[in-house]
Amino acid sequence: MRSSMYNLIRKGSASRSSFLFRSYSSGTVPERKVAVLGAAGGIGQPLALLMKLNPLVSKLALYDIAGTPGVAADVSHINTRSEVAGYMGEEQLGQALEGSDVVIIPAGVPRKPGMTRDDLFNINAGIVKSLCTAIAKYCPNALVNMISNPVNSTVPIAAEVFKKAGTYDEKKLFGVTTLDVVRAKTFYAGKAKVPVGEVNVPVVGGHAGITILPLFSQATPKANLPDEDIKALTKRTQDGGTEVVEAKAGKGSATLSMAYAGALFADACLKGLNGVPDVVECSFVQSSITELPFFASKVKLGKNGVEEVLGLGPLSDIEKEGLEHLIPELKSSIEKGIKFANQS
Ligand SMILES: NC(=O)C1=CN([C@@H]2O[C@H](COP(=O)(O)OP(=O)(O)OC[C@H]3O[C@@H](n4cnc5c(N)ncnc54)[C@H](O)[C@@H]3O)[C@@H](O)[C@H]2O)C=CC1
Ligand SMILES: O=C([O-])CC(=O)C(=O)O
Repeated sequence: MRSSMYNLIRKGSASRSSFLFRSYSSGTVPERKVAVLGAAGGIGQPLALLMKLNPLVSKLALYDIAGTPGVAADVSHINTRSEVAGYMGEEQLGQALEGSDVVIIPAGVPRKPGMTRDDLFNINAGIVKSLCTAIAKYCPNALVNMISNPVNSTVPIAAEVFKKAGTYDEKKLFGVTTLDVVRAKTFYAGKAKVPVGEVNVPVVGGHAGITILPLFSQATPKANLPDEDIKALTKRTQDGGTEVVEAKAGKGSATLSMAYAGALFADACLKGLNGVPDVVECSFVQSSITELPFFASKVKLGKNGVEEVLGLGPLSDIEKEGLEHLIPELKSSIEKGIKFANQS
């Protein structure tokens, strides 16, 4: 039975996005409950759709402060494995969370043109704190996938909330930086003229401006691009969120590409929980690979969440410089989150 599950999942993971088309036979795949908090939002709705299409999910809980009955009714008609339930308002949050294996958090306000992600701190920090307080109470063993910005601060806030509640497990808390990887792959493939489906690019650091550090020197397939192209690709990856915010002209930030990225990362978490070997994704996690307590890098996912935080690998001179520059900014965003969680 085990090997049939691995074969099934491996077959399905031949292409990174193929969970959409992966077939399954119930009884061979473990039961897994996924909760999406902020499920009626710009990211939440397409993410709910993509998680409904994922055959590794058996229960899908859609929570928001408003609008979830409609989203849940709509998504629930899709003829895939998971049972869908909508939960609305704080009094239903506990029910939404109970029994969850993975909790994905895209709750909170998005940027408008001219704002930085840090400008979202005042509103989103409080939202994340109250949601994580509930997670500590109702599903302390769940893997938490934090999407809400500023990720560089919201992940440390979550860690502090869990520490206070006595439930913190550093292996189970993830800042979702997959969209940076998705962008780096797309932009690199375009410049290097290689098939995008074959591209791999690690992205390390954090998830805001210069703290996003794509390691194009480790990109595959190799293309030997000149430094000026690498610098332009790095800048475009760092400014990818702003590119979308400006194009949406006041109507929010990336939602569709983020839902895709969030669904990929949650799928990787579920595969890890199910014992699929060698699942590796970049994520912003508790880390000792730099002097900072949290850092995004390649992470091996396993049955308990993080199995191993992988090192940075060899860096080019451009990347070494980028790393040096990002440390102070990332440090101050992490400290801001920790301070907020312990003050309020
Ligand atoms: N990590 C990443 O790469 C990315 C992160 N984001 C971030 O994701 C967040 C959400 O973005 P969008 O979906 O575009 O915003 P949105 O405004 O469309 O949706 C947010 C949803 O959160 C809900 N919400 C607010 N307070 C809540 C609470 N206490 N409990 C549950 N739900 C609550 C709202 O009702 C709304 O439905 C933003 O902070 C944005 O900056 C966006 C793109 C990429
Ligand atoms: O830029 C934003 O505000 C949303 C985000 O994090 C991204 O698209 O990477």
